[in-house]
Amino acid sequence: MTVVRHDPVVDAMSWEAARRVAAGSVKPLGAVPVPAAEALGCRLAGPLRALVAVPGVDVSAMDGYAVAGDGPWRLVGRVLAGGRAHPGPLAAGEAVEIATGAPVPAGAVAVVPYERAVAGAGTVDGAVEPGRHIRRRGEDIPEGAVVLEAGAPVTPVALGLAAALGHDDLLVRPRPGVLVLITGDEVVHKGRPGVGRVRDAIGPFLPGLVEWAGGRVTDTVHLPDGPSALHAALSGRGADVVVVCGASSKGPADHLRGVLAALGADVLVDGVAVRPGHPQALARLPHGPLVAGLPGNPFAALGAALTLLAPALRGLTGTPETRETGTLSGDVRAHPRDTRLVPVRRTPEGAAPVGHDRPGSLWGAALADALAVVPPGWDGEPVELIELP
Ligand SMILES: Nc1nc2c(c(=O)[nH]1)N[C@H]1C(S)=C(S)[C@@H](COP(=O)(O)OP(=O)(O)OC[C@H]3O[C@@H](n4cnc5c(N)ncnc54)[C@H](O)[C@@H]3O)O[C@H]1N2
Ligand code: MOO
Repeated sequence: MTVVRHDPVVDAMSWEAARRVAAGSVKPLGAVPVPAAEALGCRLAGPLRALVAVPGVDVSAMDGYAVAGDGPWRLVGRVLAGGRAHPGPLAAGEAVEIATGAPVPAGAVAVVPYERAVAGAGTVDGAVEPGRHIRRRGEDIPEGAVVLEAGAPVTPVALGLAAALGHDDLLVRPRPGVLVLITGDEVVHKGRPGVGRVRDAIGPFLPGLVEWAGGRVTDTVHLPDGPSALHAALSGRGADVVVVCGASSKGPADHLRGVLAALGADVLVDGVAVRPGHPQALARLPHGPLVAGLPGNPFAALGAALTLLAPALRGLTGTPETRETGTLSGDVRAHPRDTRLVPVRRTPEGAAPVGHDRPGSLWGAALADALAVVPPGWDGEPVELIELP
């Protein structure tokens, strides 16, 4: 009898293909209105329109005097931003003292700033330039204008703009909810790890990475080794993506593949030809969530998170992928069969490897600002650089 075994090292999908599969494995989540402050970092699901004109009425652009006709003018009042508007129009020869942003009375032809006015007792004089220093209604942004298109990122500045235009809620693609499952009886979460123990180094970087990629970690749960806890956790509902850290390889405590099979998951990626990180996996559970299996070695987990998790999160938020390429400076050796992910710092002379890139350590990645994607057989041409969060 011939036993055919799947070997993720030998049968691994190319890194490029795995990333494509991850990005294509999802559709953008449906649009939801959320309070504007919660929309930060999301993508707009529809165009952002001006609900009001900016400015809403003709207002003064300077502190000074709104004047009608030529000077000298008789002072007939004072208008402040937020105060009462001047009752009625100004007649020729009249002026009101006015603050920046205050509504300009009808009949005013210009605002004369304090610096250009000569004030007397109940009068003011100066040269008038018709139209000067009056911001007309809708001059900055006309009412109804589309100021940002669907798909635009909600940046801090976009929040300010939306507020100025009268929005309290924004229609966005919500942040996909990500449940993180840390496996491994040897893994601890506090203090110095004792003999036979290792500090969880993946749980701490995932919330920031997930947020950077457009998602939100809803919970991080430590599971004991063994299939039943993993089976129960993966059967739960509520998350768009479940990340399983560790348990991806072939050891006696590595149950991810067995549990995925028992749950009837559709395995989309089962091993990737990349170093580090080849035992990574991507699957879809029958009840909907995507499962990203990250290797337990922390740098391998980081590489896998950028290969499978980040593209899937971008797909769920409808975020287009941006690609950067650059030349590598320094000594980098390609692998004959696998893509290598090499921590680099971008410099004017090229992306320089920072070293310290063992799969079990995040030292190199913490020194780096990008991972260089070095394809198998690479011979010096520019490479893709994946920015690190
Ligand atoms: N026979 C084989 N053995 C291994 C293979 C293989 O292909 N065949 N691949 C190796 C590679 S490469 C990797 S990477 C690891 C992946 O292992 P797992 O995903 O199953 O993870 P564990 O075995 O649980 O842990 C591996 C390593 O990482 C440490 N670890 C686990 N979780 C964490 C965490 N949250 N923070 C920090 N460190 C963690 C764990 O203690 C182990 O030292 O498999 C190889 N073996
Ligand atoms: O590829 Mo493992 O993922 O090197 O350490």
